[in-house]
Amino acid sequence: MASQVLVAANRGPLSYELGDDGTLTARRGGGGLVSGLSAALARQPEALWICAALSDADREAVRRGVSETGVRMLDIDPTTYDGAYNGIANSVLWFTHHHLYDIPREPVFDARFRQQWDAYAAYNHAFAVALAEEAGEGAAVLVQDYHLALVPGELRELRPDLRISHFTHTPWASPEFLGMLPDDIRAQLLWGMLGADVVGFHTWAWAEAFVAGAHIDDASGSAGPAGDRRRGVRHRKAGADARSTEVAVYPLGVDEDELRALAHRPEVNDKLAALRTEVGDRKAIVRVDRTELSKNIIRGLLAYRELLTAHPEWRGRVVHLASAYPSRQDLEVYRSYTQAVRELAERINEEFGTRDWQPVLVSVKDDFARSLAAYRLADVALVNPVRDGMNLVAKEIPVVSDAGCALVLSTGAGAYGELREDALTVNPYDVTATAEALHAALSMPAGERLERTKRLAAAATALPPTAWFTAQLDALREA
Ligand SMILES: O=P(O)(O)OC[C@H]1O[C@@H](O)[C@H](O)[C@@H](O)[C@@H]1O
Repeated sequence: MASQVLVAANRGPLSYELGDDGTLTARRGGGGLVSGLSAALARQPEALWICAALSDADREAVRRGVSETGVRMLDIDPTTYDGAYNGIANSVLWFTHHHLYDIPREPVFDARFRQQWDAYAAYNHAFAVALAEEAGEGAAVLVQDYHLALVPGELRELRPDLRISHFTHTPWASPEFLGMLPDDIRAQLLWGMLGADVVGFHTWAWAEAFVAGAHIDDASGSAGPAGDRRRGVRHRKAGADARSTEVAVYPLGVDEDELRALAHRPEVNDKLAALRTEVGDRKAIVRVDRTELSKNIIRGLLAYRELLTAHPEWRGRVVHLASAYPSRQDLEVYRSYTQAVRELAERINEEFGTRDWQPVLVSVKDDFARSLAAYRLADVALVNPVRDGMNLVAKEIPVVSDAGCALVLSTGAGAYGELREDALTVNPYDVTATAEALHAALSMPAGERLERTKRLAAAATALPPTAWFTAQLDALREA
């Protein structure tokens, strides 16, 4: 049956596991994008989510015709998928949008890159074709993230009747970084996105970067007042009529009731009791990230080391709980970053640790229950990405904190726009300023900490996933 609401994202709401006896079991997929969208789509029972088969078990499920209602997985051949996901999405677009290049050596756009780009185009094409097949007349199609930047343009050609949006969960590159991409590739990327009726971002900083970048390729941004929720970009592609695309901002927030319920499950209570035993009566500085270069974990650890050096009164009185769970380990740059995080934590422990005090406790497992327990316990949360689409950890911690938590937040997080007044804000590259902010956060009087936490929680819950999704659907229907 044709669908009226469709979502397209690389990751789906579930993935499969293949048992030794050959049976396939569906498991809920991971990650912030998936949790936000799953919560929102639970209220849209008719919606269809199109995603890629990510593993051999997923591909096996597609081949056997095993599927769940509301989900269609695309079996993309592994070489094409690798070029699109590891090659272009994670090694080129992720690095461009997060400004992560090591400029003397990277980026290098050579023949291998061109092959990967072809794979990326083929992967986007598979999504566009599947969406065109599944969408009912005039349906709303909500395409997610940098993996699928070419889909809106291609889908519009296939099905001009559809209403199409694209939402970017990452930052958008500044025109300087976008300008590093080869001209023809940059044009394909922008024209792909401009095929949408509405292009959405978490914060105006990224939306403005998009509008500024769109000028490069003959599309002009007609900017409204800065506080506007939406702006238009008018554009004309050679041989086509002029169209306009709305650029809009939807800052994803947290569902308070759901998160609190999750954070008070017996499993989390048990983990909290165990953490309390480990931390004792010391203060806890908590961070939770994927081991991802943009999260800036190394400079966070350096700041903690500087705190212990510049303010020795904290030695033995504070513990840094860092959950840094592995991510994208197929890529060497991620493996070596994970290793560097472990090594620096060990060095800090060797340098400052005593018989009864381990300064840093690193957990490299993806253990959401433990992260929630750490959220509840935290006296200080450290969220210092160099550049981050939103960063939901900065929003989740104030919502579940048991006794109030001071937030050290970098200007690079999308959440900075909404949380800056009650956070202690830092330049993510400034290790000394981060160390001083940690000191100020640890020293904050309990009453002030609690008041700030309440205001942070109110800002964090302003646009929970369901409202976030519905607002986009409404905008699309009006567009
Ligand atoms: O590569 P993965 O593990 O699927 O992660 C992708 C997701 O990673 C998240 O951190 C980003 O916020 C999303 O924008 C992105 O889609």
